[in-house]
Amino acid sequence: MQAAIAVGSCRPTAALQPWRPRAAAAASLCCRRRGLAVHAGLLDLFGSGSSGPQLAKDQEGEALRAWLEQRGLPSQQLAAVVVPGAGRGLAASKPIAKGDPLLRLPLELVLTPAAAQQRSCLRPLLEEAEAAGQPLPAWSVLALFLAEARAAGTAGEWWPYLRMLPQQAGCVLEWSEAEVDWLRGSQLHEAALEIRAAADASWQEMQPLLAAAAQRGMASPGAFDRASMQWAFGMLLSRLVRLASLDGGSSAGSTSSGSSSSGSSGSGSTGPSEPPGTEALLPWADLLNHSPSCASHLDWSAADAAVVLRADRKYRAGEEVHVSYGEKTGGELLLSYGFAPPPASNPHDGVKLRLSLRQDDPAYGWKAAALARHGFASSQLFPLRMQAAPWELLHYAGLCVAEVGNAAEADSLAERLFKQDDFPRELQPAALEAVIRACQAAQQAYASSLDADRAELEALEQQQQVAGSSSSGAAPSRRQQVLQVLVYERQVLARTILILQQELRDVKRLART
Ligand SMILES: C[S@@+](CC[C@H](N)C(=O)[O-])C[C@H]1O[C@@H](n2cnc3c(N)ncnc32)[C@H](O)[C@@H]1O
Repeated sequence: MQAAIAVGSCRPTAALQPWRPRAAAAASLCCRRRGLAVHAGLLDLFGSGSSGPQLAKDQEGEALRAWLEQRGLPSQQLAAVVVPGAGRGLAASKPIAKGDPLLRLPLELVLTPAAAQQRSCLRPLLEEAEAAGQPLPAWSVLALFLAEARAAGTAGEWWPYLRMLPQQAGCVLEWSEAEVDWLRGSQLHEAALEIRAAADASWQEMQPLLAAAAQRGMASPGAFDRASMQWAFGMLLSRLVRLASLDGGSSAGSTSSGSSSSGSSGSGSTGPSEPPGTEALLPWADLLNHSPSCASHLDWSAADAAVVLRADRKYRAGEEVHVSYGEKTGGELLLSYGFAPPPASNPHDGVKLRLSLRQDDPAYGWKAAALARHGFASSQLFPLRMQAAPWELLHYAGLCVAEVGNAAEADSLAERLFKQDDFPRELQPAALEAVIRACQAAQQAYASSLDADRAELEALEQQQQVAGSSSSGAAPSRRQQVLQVLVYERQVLARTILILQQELRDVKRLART
């Protein structure tokens, strides 16, 4: 029997994956398009065929393209442009049909951890660490590469790429503690702290290697200091792409991708296995901005021997081309990439709700073991959207509230709930009540009231509109984006409560008949 949840159901979306030292995190790309204002006097680089706003050509981006073309980048249908409110981006330089290949980046231009290690001045030390069974995670190898290449400046081989990278990504690693505190009460606060703690742990973890490098005179002074590494971690968080189809053990290679999975995950589950593939930096391709409505992903194509992107729709010449960084909520995007699309434009937006087994439940151990067999932790986050909740949410709550007398009973109930999709009618009212209570508790956890946050948000939006009319493309402030996310989260919680209360009434009425 289907779960008695009327909000529609969706499979839980992939949880935000903060990276972990010695357990590489995935920071797949994602995006949104801000209002692209027409700038008087901008270059019309695409001729008069485009009916949309004109985007100025980005000279440094075009120089990168030329440099990459000398190294094997096939000629492109895309040009680098300046996108108001989003930094650089890529736009179609001629009309593009749905399904057309948009971009092809050959392996030699893909910065995998193996390629980074190959080029690193620390290579002997990285290899020694590998040989000793203590490899640095992929994240750290790539971060060291970025910091080294940045320190090398114009003399460095990868300078045309490095000079394109922003000083700041806007990700949560760059936020002040007071800004992180704005998230209190939301699950995002926990996620933000995890990401920041992981960066600190990665920094600590590489200290012995950096000390050895200094001792052997392998590193230029300051190249790998805390600020440089923090910048590199921020770049990775906002630019690294997981190429699901590129085998880490292939010729592209993994060094120490740190693929073991330890520590906690953003989903609160007990050590999910690392997703397949290889994390890599993709010069040129990483100029693509995210749109929540875009379905195209960058991935490795063995047939093309390249990273490819196909158009998920047609594009006019001059139109900005987007990619999907993943089906992420506004809050997840804000933490990793420093921007949050307006919720109305992001079908993946929502809030995470935590359900947990009660610690004082006499059946706690049996239930926890039964849940684990179905891939759930004893405390688990579930994604809620305005129109949808995962069906497992109520089934999980069903197991939490059920009275079971032994391990076998817990196992058999879990089997019914999660394998047979059979939700015993007698458990439904209590399960619905448990989820409603969890939503209400989540609402109350926020540091300030919904009304206060909404009022402040409206005031900031008005200010932005005024600023926007004088300088087009003004990006919303961080405070504004945080408030937008926190307000929307509570709206989703409120709607979920409303729907579940209706469902509860229906279930109780049915039980009486
Ligand atoms: C992979 S980079 C994309 C290229 C980037 N715009 C640049 O100038 O280098 C990801 C960063 O682009 C920006 N970005 C991407 N999509 C965006 C969007 N839809 N709206 C605003 N900023 C966006 C964010 O700053 C994000 O951290």
